[in-house]
Amino acid sequence: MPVEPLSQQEIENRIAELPGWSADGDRLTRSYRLGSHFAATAMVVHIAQVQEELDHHSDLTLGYNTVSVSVNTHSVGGKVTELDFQLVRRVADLAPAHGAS
Ligand SMILES: C[C@H](O)[C@H](O)[C@H]1CNC2=NC(N)=NC(=O)C2=N1
Repeated sequence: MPVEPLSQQEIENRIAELPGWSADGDRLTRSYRLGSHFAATAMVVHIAQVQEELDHHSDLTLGYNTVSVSVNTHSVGGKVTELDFQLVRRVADLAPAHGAS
């Protein structure tokens, strides 16, 4: 079944259940702070593994002790879909193990 863009209302309802995440235009975004640059690098690799598993990929920015995640669905012209929320949920679940906040 092809994935459909979510309505603005659906996006707002669902993002409200994900502390720290924002619906920024047609993207779901969050920046994390970590205890070291190496810890941030490890989190990027972990997210990359999940993205391969899901076959859904965010834009990841590795900074100094920071990781920024920004995602939408390319195949529907860069809108937010259920696939983006699935990835965001997985990132939110793995973040505590990396000491990310
Ligand atoms: C062929 C492959 O399944 C597609 O190109 C996937 C890969 N990862 C993707 N990631 C994102 N964010 N959007 C997509 O539409 C997408 N499509």
